[in-house]
Amino acid sequence: MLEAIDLVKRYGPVHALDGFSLRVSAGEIVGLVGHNGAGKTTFVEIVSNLIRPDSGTITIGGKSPAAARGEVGVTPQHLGLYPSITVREHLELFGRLAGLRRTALSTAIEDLTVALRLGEIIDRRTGVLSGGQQRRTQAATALIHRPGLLLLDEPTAGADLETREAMLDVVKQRAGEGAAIVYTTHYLPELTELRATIAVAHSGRIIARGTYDELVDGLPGEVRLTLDDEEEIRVSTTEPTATLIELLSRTERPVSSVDVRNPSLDDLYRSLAVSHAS
Ligand SMILES: Nc1ncnc2c1ncn2[C@@H]1O[C@H](COP(=O)(O)OP(=O)(O)OP(=O)(O)O)[C@@H](O)[C@H]1O
Repeated sequence: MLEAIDLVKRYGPVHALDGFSLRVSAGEIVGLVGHNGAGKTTFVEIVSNLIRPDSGTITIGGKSPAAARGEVGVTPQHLGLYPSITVREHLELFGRLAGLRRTALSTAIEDLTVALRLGEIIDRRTGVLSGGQQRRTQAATALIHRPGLLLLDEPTAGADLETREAMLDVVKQRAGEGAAIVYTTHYLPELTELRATIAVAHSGRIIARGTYDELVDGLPGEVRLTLDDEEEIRVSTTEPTATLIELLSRTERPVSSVDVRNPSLDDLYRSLAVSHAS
């Protein structure tokens, strides 16, 4: 569905993209992750036809981003809503712009009202909504016309639990219906919940691509023991349960708390930085 090959985008001396390649198939959710400044938003902007690459090729269902605009839904990182009109008016506006009319438009609004839990706020002006409610409204404007490609740029940033759950449910549902989805996040558990494959961006290119198991399983997490005198013991390990049992059996002093941390995105970035340095 989406095929980007060797994209380059420079801003003066900054290489925002430097040979960025990524393929996303219909029905696939790709978690696009990477440190701040890795090039994720620049890529989203190129796919959504807001900016052009200096070189490289990009196609969406075989078309250019300009020709495929109606088939793409985008939630930008920074919210862009009209504060003086209601949630329903937003959905009507974006639905009409995408070509939906009458029954098709009202059915799409009803479906999203349920899926994104908009019932209580549907007739309120967006300027008075909470941050999480505005995020759900923004997502609804991207989803209203059932696009074949969804670009979700940190759609749950700052969201509460209800918003996060609603968003993840609707993303899974749309992927199940065949949409190709690019989901940028700094939060790994969301990607495991979405059963997304992972693409790691670094310095304007994708440096690793695979399933969670291929990329993250096997990386060390951390076991932490706090003793009653508040001394802390931290051990990096790929076998947290066995390590925890061993530490507890060897410690003669009282233990006030234990903590087991699974591998994080930072652990993944660190291991990739090591493999790319060598
Ligand atoms: N319009 C612009 N003018 C100048 N530099 C830019 C512009 N847009 C992006 N950049 C630079 O390009 C690089 C990539 O930025 P981008 O926003 O794509 O990163 P990102 O991976 O989305 O980061 P974040 O996780 O912080 O959102 C950064 O160094 C950024 O400062």
